[in-house]
Amino acid sequence: MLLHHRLLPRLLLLPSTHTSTSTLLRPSRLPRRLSLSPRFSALSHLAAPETVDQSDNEGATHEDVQVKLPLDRLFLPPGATVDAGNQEAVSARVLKGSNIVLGPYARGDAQVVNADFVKSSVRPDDCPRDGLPEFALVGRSNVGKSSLLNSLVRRKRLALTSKKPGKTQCINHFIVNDSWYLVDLPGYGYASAPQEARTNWDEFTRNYFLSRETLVSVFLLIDASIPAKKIDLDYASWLGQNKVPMTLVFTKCDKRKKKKNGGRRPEENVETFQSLIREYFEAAPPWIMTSSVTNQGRDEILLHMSQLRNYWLKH
Ligand SMILES: Nc1nc2c(ncn2[C@@H]2O[C@H](COP(=O)(O)OP(=O)(O)OP(=O)(O)O)[C@@H](O)[C@H]2O)c(=O)[nH]1
Ligand SMILES: [Mg+2]
Repeated sequence: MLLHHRLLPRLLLLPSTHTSTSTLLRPSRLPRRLSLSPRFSALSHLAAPETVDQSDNEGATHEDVQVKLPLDRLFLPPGATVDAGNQEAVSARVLKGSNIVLGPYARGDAQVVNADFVKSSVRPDDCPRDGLPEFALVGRSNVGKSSLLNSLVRRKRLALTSKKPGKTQCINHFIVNDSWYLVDLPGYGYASAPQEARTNWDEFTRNYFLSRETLVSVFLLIDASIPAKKIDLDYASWLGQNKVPMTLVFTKCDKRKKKKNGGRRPEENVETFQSLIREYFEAAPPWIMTSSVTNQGRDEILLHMSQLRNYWLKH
């Protein structure tokens, strides 16, 4: 089927010359080179080897956002420009706890005024057909997809959450401000199933990614309280191979009990995941750190979604 994804990330698989331990996590079914989107490759000249200190951001209060990001690791949304000579201006436009630059398509429509459950579907054909743009939340079971959705719309139980993995089992559409959808998906990697069964992601979810023309971007959730998992890298690679636009959302950034997460802080896990994922992408996919407990990242995700949506609607 011909795809109409309009926000393809710049993707390029690097030659597999790396010999670090990270190659243990290298997904096995990757093509040598993924196609470039003309729109995004047009922005590639903006990358420059300077650094950005996010702690300069207006309103940046969280200690964990004080990371230095080279400009070539920033996600530049369509229409955004970066003046490498003006670090302060760039810094002010990087969303807190992320690599996402705020661009001209962010237009003050990021607030959630109302949100409602619409329907559950088990086949892409059953999903709403009104042509409104949508964002899908996907990730391992229990990573916090439903919790993030509730945090974004400021409702405690709009999407049902559970300590027990496997709570969400269908494609659930929630309409926001009567104009766009958040989609809560079932988790992958659940159960004590053997490795092969775990990487065989639910057929209907994959069909949904490949056939849903109104899907603006997938938000792939990664648990930042535990070390990087191969299944998450595989999933990101699968989305990349299939040219499905994605944003990496690191969840549970409030969890810092060292014993439980193997002694590593969320920031360290996030950094490791990013360095692993960079081996497969020419340009860093957009990423953001969040917590549904403290609502860290909530407003930033909504701004990011707003600029993606506005661009999608105009093209
Ligand atoms: N500390 C902390 N716990 C979280 C966070 N987000 C989710 N949780 C907890 O993680 C558990 C799973 O959350 P869900 O939102 O149901 O996860 P899910 O990804 O929708 O799970 P499935 O639908 O089963 O795939 C719940 O006990 C949540 O309270 C977070 O940001 N911080
Ligand atoms: Mg769920």
